[in-house]
Amino acid sequence: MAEKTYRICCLPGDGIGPEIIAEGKKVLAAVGERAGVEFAFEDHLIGGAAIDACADPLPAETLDAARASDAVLLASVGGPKWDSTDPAAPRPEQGLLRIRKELGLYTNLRPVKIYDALAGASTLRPEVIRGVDMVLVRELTGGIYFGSHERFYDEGGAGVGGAAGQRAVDVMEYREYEVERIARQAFEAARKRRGKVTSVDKRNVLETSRMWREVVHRVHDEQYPDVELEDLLVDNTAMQLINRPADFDVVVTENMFGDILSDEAAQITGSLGMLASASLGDGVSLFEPSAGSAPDIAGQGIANPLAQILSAAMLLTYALDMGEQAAWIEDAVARVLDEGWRTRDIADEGTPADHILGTAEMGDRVVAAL
Ligand SMILES: NC(=O)c1ccc[n+]([C@@H]2O[C@H](COP(=O)([O-])OP(=O)(O)OC[C@H]3O[C@@H](n4cnc5c(N)ncnc54)[C@H](O)[C@@H]3O)[C@@H](O)[C@H]2O)c1
Ligand SMILES: CC(C)[C@H](C(=O)O)[C@@H](O)C(=O)O
Ligand SMILES: [Mg+2]
Repeated sequence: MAEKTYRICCLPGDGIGPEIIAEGKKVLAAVGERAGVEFAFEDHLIGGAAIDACADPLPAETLDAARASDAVLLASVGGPKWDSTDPAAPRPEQGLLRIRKELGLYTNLRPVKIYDALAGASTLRPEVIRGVDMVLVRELTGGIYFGSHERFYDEGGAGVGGAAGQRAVDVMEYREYEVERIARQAFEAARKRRGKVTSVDKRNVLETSRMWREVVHRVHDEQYPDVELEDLLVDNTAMQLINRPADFDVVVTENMFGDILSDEAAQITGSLGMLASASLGDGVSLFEPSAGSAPDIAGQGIANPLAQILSAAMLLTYALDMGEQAAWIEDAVARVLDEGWRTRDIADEGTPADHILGTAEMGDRVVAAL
């Protein structure tokens, strides 16, 4: 008999989502069995699947279930089927943005760590990526993602100042408290790690960035003077991430910069399919791979489930205070990779064909290595 039951709200979404989330559940179920706890999984609709079922990318029933759960495990949303040119048509990604906002998930942690066994899978030279161990702290509920997005059709002429045509506006806005709280998350994370924060902005151009830098420094000087703080402009950061990736410890940045830099950082590890994430606020939290629905490989059973499995490990750590059991998963993943097992995205020329696994086989290997 399990001592305790945890309600896990599962949101498979679209594309490879259902394939990879099955492996996350499989691994959690095995951990639960060994730890003497039960995970009660409930599947709910989000993204394109929810648009198809009820014309809403985040049905109220899904949001209610998420709020009533102990944690949310999400896979991915989106795909060409729902790419419409009609601005009024619902989009799968709106479901993801809304659930982040509704649950107040302002902190997104994306850990980028090199597995020794995967040194050959990166497109960077092994001596450049040796020792890479950083966490991106991405602000997740503010900035340009949540400002107004509008399209206008101007008739032109003197009255409206120029030629006829379309005009599109996306507003980037930050409030001081939003910067303060994400800065605190970054400094707290650094204190538990190597004690260094890199704050990324574009203060040579953007007013939001000038405020960002000022607030980050105030929080640092008043509350975290023991943490080392460096500032970098975002374009320079994009370059430094592949030039000296091992120098970074905690990287904190606003929503859109964090989105872009995290895909770049993931590739240091060899594949976007390795990058897990935790989206945290003051209530129920959500765990999701950083990658998308990978429409190019969906339905083939070849997607890498490790980011989903490692997101399930983050769920144990951050939502259920089961850090010890999370380490079982992380160690099992390292062991499977050390044994030479690969999905296609992390295989290299040296990988024997019989060591290239499908999605479900990789999940089985992780379970066997627990
Ligand atoms: N969290 C999310 O739900 C999320 C994140 C990013 C993108 N998206 C959506 O996904 C859709 C596709 O976007 P995209 O193609 O630009 O980005 P993507 O992240 O889906 O894919 C980018 C590339 O990485 C590969 N890849 C991603 N995950 C992989 C995995 N687990 N295993 C092996 N290879 C993997 C894909 O095959 C593709 O070549 C879009 O609709 C986008 O909005 C959703
Ligand atoms: C799908 C999209 C809205 C999402 C984002 O931009 O936040 C994704 O790219 C991510 O990185 O989680
Ligand atoms: Mg992204």
